[in-house]
Formats: sequence, C-alpha cells, structure tokens
Amino acid sequence: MSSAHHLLSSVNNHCILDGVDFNTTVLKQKFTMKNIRQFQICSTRWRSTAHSSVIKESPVNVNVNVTNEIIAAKSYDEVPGPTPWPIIGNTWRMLPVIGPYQISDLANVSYILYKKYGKIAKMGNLVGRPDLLFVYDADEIEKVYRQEGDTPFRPSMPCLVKYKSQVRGQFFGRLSGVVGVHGEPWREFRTKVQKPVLQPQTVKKYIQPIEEVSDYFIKRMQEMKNENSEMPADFDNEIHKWALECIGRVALDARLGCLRPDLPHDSEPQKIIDAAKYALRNVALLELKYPFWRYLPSTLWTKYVSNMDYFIEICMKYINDAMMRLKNKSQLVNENELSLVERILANESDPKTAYVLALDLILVGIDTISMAVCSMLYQIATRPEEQEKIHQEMLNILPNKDDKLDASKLEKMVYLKAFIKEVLRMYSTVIGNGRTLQKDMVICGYRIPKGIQLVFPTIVTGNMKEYVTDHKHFKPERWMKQSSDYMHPFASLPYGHGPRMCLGRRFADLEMQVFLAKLIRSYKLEFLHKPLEYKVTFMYAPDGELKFKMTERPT
Ligand code: HEM
Repeated sequence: MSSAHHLLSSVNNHCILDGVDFNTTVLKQKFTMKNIRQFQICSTRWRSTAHSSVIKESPVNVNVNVTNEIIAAKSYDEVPGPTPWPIIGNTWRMLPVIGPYQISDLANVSYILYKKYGKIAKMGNLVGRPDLLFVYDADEIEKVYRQEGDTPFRPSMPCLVKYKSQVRGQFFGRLSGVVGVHGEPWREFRTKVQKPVLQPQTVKKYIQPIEEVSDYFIKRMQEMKNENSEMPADFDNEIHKWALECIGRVALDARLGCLRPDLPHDSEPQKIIDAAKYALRNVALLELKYPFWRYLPSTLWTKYVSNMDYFIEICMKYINDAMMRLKNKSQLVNENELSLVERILANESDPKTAYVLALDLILVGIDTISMAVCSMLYQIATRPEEQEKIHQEMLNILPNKDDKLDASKLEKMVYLKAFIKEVLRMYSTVIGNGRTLQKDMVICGYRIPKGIQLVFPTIVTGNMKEYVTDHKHFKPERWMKQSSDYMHPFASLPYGHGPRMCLGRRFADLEMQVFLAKLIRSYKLEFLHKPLEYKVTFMYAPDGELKFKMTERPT
C-alpha cells in the first residue's frame, strides 16, 4: 500500500478546524488535526524565512491562509502524470524493449513530463518504491528546501542503504557515513566531518597538491596525443584517473600513482575506478528498471553487492596504509597545518570516521567530477569565443607559463568560474536532486502526503524561461557581479541545497578550476568530430569518444 493510501485510510472521519468542517465533499482526502498542525508549523517557518522581507503576517493570518490553502488544495490523486497499468503500475515504462523511457534518456524524460503535465507530474505505482513526484516550480522547490529541517532525506540509492545497513551492517555499524544513510546516524556523521571538509582554509591547503596532480596530468595529455594531436578514444578514463589521484590526495593524504603511463588495465587504481563507476551507474537500473531485488536477490543485485565488497576491500588497503603513515609521522604540528585526514583523526577518538569518510568521498567523488570535467572540456572545445576569454583571463593571472597558483589568483578567475556555473546550469552533471517528504505539504496546489519522493529536475528548471533571462543562450556573464540578468536562486542548484548539500563541492570546484585554468592557460582545445549528444549514465555528460585536439599556445 502506498503512503498516500496509508494516509487516507488512517485519518479521522470527522474533524473541525477554524470552523471548517473537514468531513465535506470539498476535501476528498482528509487531514488529521495533527497533520494540519504539522503543516501550519512548516508553512509558518518557510514563510518567515523565504519571504520575510515581503510577507509580514501575524500567526493568526498565517493559520487562516494555511487552512484556506489546505481547503483550496486539490487531492494528491489529482496530480497529473502517466497512467499506471494494473499490477506493474508505471515500472513497465522503464523496462527493456517495451518501455518508452530509457535510463540514458532520463533528462529528456524530465522534459517530456514537464511539457506534457506542467509544473508538477506524478510517476505513480512504481514497483517497490513510493511515487516519484517531479516538481518544476522553483518557488515550490525553495519552499520544500527551506523547511526540510535538520535531517533531510535524499531518497537516492536505496540499494546502498540496504548494503550499508543490512548486508554489511556489522562493518558500518552506527558510523556509516553520509551517502545512503539517513536520520540521526547521517546527522551525527555529517556533523563530525562537515567543518573540516567544507572549511575554506582546509580546502585552500589543497590548491598546491591539486595543481601538482593537474600539471602532471597535462604533461601526460601531451604524451597521449596521436599523430593528429588528438586525445585517445578512451580519454574519459584518463580523466577518471586524474580524479582518483586528486581524491587520493584529499581523502588519503597520498599520491596513488594513477597517472603512471605504464599503469596496467588490471591495476588497483583502475579497479577502484571501475568499481566506483559500477556502483553509481547501476543505481538507476536497480531503482527504476529492475527494482525486483527488493524481493528476490537478482543477478544485478548480487553483482552490485560483490562489486561494493570489492570496492571496500581495495580502498581499505589504501586507507590502512594512509593511517599507518599518519601514525608514524612524528609529532603533529599546529592545527592549521593538518591535512583533512589528520584533522579528523585529531578530533575523533574513533579512526573509523576517517575510514568511512574516505570510502564515501572515493565512491561518489570520482565519476561525478570526471563527468563534469568531460562536459566542461567539451563545452570549451566547441565554444572558441568563450575559450579565448578564459585564455585571456589566465594570461593576466598567470603571465608566465610556469607561474604557480594560490588562493588570491583563484579568486581573480571570475570568468572561468562563471563559465563552470553556466555549463552546470545548461548541462547539469547531476540532472536533479530529491527529497522524501517528511511531513504533509501543499505543493503546486496539491496536498502531498508524507513519504512521497520529490524530484527537483535542475536540468529543466535551470533552463526555464521564467527563471532565467535569455535562458537558451550560453552566457557565463550572467553569473558575474555586473550582470543584470535574472536567475531564480533555486532554479539551478547543481550541488543541491541545505544541510545535505554536496559535501565535496568545494573540492569539486577547486579541482575543476585548477585543471581548466592550467590547461587553457597554455593549450588550445578543439573538437573536430560530429557533435556529441548528452546522455545520462548516472551523470549527464557528452556521450562518445572525447578525442580533443590539443595544441600548445605560443606563450
Ligand atoms: C561537479 C561535480 C559534483 C556534482 C555536480 C555533485 C553534486 C551533488 C549533489 C546534487 C548532491 C546531493 C546534494 C543534496 O542532497 O542536496 C551531492 C552529494 C554529495 N556529494 Fe557531490 N557532486 C560533485 C562532486 C563531488 C565530489 C568531488 C565529492 C567528493 C570529494 C562529492 C561528495 C558528495 C557527498 C559525500 C555527497 C553526500 C552528502 C550527504 O548526503 O550528506 N561530490 N553531490
């Protein structure tokens, strides 16, 4: 039984609030007094934070408005969306051959649902999971985010939830990290690691190490060129190696050697990359296409579990080495000089916190950043005008080829940063975010019950006319201070929002800025092949061989 049905069957038959009889035909779906109070509290909260400068209402007025809003709201059953079939509901739409929706096409599916049904669309009756509710209204997205509380529930990756909490529950215990973890265990862990991971001064310490890795990778790119000065067909895998090398520096205090030219295909770093990719890229398949693992251990599920076991086994070797090295290090110096791992070890009695954090960062930090970089490079290579602007900016900031980066130089890279934001707006690497509603709410005029999974398709909202001036134009300048273009603050959120926002975002930004700055400072990039289409794997990125032509610039 879905949560919606559960709600319907568990409410009182008759209640009166503010003189309104709820046992009327106006409200087909009834709310209990408790539901309404919860609703009033959350509604008051978002009004006071989101629009405090505009709406000044007394609590009494708010209550009246809220009650009116509930009365006026349409029932959940009326939310438009594709009609489910008996028994298999809407899951068939994702099935191979007969289903019209392919995982690789999920970004288009998001657009199609919006075009067909408007600002809210329900994909109901999915096997083994709550309904998916797509919300395309940036004001409503803002409303949900602003009242999500201390323990937001991001519904992605239930397969990882099962893996961490049941299959390997003994290994993870209460310290199970942030990815695929919910409620208090998530909040406790996030509180432990949030400060060191996101503190600007910790991140600044990695400018030089990330620059070292990136310089070495750019040198390797020179060696990889073929007779046409083009990158190899599997260049995206080389980018994954760079990404793992960067994460290794951050989460393990180590150079893993992923960029060695003689790195064998069955090397441990390559196996980590393959295992992390497998873990992320099969989430959508397990969730939407083959959700039957919830009831029977399917082949895909068994493979997923053994892949995760393998991923943890190899990573643990590297993490153990890192811990040994740190233990043997003579007297730790003052706090400002500590690396991220050292900082966590210094503050936490249980070293497992550093282990589990490293596992999470490696798991989600390789494919995300790699696919984002693939997308950035493709956009740079196919937009010569913008590339020239980045190059000129870099010449000003790094006049000599061998100049080194620092925080103040990075600060000056306003055009490059705006370019990155614009790519993420138009081609958001993570196509959407989500939240499981933890209390009933009115969204887009419908009463939405607790438990429903909301999807915020940033790939659509970031490209909507009413939220973005000149929405069809690729225009990095819109992100610069002097721009007067309008952008709804909740339309383009590539890293999510609120207390659960991307934990690696500062490192992701740093890695992209450093690598692109150094590359475009000294090289011209072109893509002289048929234009590529964007597809969703788990990430949204150009689909095809990234055979960029790389030419050294004269200065
Ligand atoms: C451009 C690259 C990236 C994008 C677009 C991205 C995007 C996201 C998004 C949308 C979320 C969900 C946020 C929310 O629920 O509000 C997320 C979560 C997360 N990201 Fe990233 N990410 C990127 C790179 C990274 C990197 C490099 C790392 C690790 C170093 C990382 C680590 C994480 C972690 C650990 C979470 C889970 C946070 C939590 O649930 O508490 N991400 N990311």
